[in-house]
Amino acid sequence: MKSITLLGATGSIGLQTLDVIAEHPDQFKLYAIAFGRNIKKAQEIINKFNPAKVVVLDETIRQALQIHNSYTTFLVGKEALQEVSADPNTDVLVNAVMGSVGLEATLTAIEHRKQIAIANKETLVTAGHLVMDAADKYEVDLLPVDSEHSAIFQALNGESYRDINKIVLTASGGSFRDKSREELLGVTVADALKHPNWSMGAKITIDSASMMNKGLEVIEAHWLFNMPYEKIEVIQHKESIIHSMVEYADKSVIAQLGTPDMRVPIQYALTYPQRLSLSSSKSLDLVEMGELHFSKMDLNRFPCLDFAYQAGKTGGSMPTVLNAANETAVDLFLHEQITFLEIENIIEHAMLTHNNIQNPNLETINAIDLEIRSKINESYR
Ligand SMILES: NC(=O)C1=CN([C@@H]2O[C@H](COP(=O)(O)OP(=O)(O)OC[C@H]3O[C@@H](n4cnc5c(N)ncnc54)[C@H](OP(=O)(O)O)[C@@H]3O)[C@@H](O)[C@H]2O)C=CC1
Ligand SMILES: CC(=O)[C@@H](O)[C@H](O)COP(=O)(O)O
Ligand SMILES: [Mn+2]
Repeated sequence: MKSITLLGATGSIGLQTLDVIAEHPDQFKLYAIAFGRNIKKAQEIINKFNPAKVVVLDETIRQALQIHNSYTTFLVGKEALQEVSADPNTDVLVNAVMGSVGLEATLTAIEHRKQIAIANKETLVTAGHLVMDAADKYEVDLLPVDSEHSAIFQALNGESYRDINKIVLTASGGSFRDKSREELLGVTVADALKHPNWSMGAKITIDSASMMNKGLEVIEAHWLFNMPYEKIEVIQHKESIIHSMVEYADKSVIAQLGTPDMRVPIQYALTYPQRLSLSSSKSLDLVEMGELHFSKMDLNRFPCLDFAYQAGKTGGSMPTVLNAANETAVDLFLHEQITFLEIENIIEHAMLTHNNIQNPNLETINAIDLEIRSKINESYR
């Protein structure tokens, strides 16, 4: 029986993780949760799963929750994310919060040698070198939840990294894949939130539309699989059936396929190296699908992908700038304070005006993250 601490329990990945836990009550027990502001959903989760620990952002949220048992303990504030991650009763940390706020929890879980299922890609983008150094030092595996990275992880099983020609990440193209850049001028938040294949949280759905999601995933793949950027390719695949693939030295390509269902990679990260049944997930029927489509990525159409390659290759503090600028710009767009195309302008400007710092430590990363967010918010809010 694995005891699970779930950060971001009320979100898209969080709720699907709870589906997996509920399907296998003999394998998993929900030990602790953390969430943000969705009190209604959190209350439902607490009523159903009775976690021993609940992390809340502040006292107001704690008071709004009704607990009818004597053993649930509340922890308050950002530091509590680290406290539950280090808790001796946590076997597995599922990090499914949105944004770089998840960084310290990941680092703490590594230092306490927890099994880590990582959905929170911003952690690896903003401080991949710190996370991977810590994972090496404490000999901890980071088990990817992101569908593409889970696919690569499965395709790499047991092979030597030396024998790999390249990793190929697939991109659906997002909600605006059939629009020209001119047609992007008038798009709305509601339009951007209509992803063709996946039902996900708002921020990642906007990232998919701008292609920044794939950019973040390129950096995530670089760190998780120790792969140079030159060996990471992105192609468009509009059905999201091939979740990603690896080409080996002999040109053999191993891909992982399946219907778009995040419960599959979530469960694999929880059960690795075993597999369990997942009755709620649908079988892939390729005959019914008939066709799969692929095309080349156009970096002029999707400049955010180009920005991410540039930030990744530059290294140092540039990926932190990319991530902080993107998180802030997407939030402004979601609040209808900027247009969709301004997301790109804000990121490009933040990168062009940044004096890069090599090998930044955690303090420097946090300071740069804060500075970038403040500057953008001062200009646009
Ligand atoms: N959704 C998906 O299919 C996929 C997501 N990912 C990655 O997984 C992560 C989560 O994505 P997704 O589930 O879509 O996002 P959601 O926006 O749906 O959920 C985010 C979760 O984080 C919580 N949260 C936000 N801020 C804090 C905070 N300061 N402290 C504690 N909890 C907080 C939210 O709480 P609340 O809602 O209560 O405010 C919510 O539970 C992201 O990094 C994303 O890129 C990767 C692959 C696929
Ligand atoms: C489900 C998942 O892993 C998302 O990151 C997904 O990849 C988004 O789709 P696109 O970024 O390919 O549109
Ligand atoms: Mn993905």
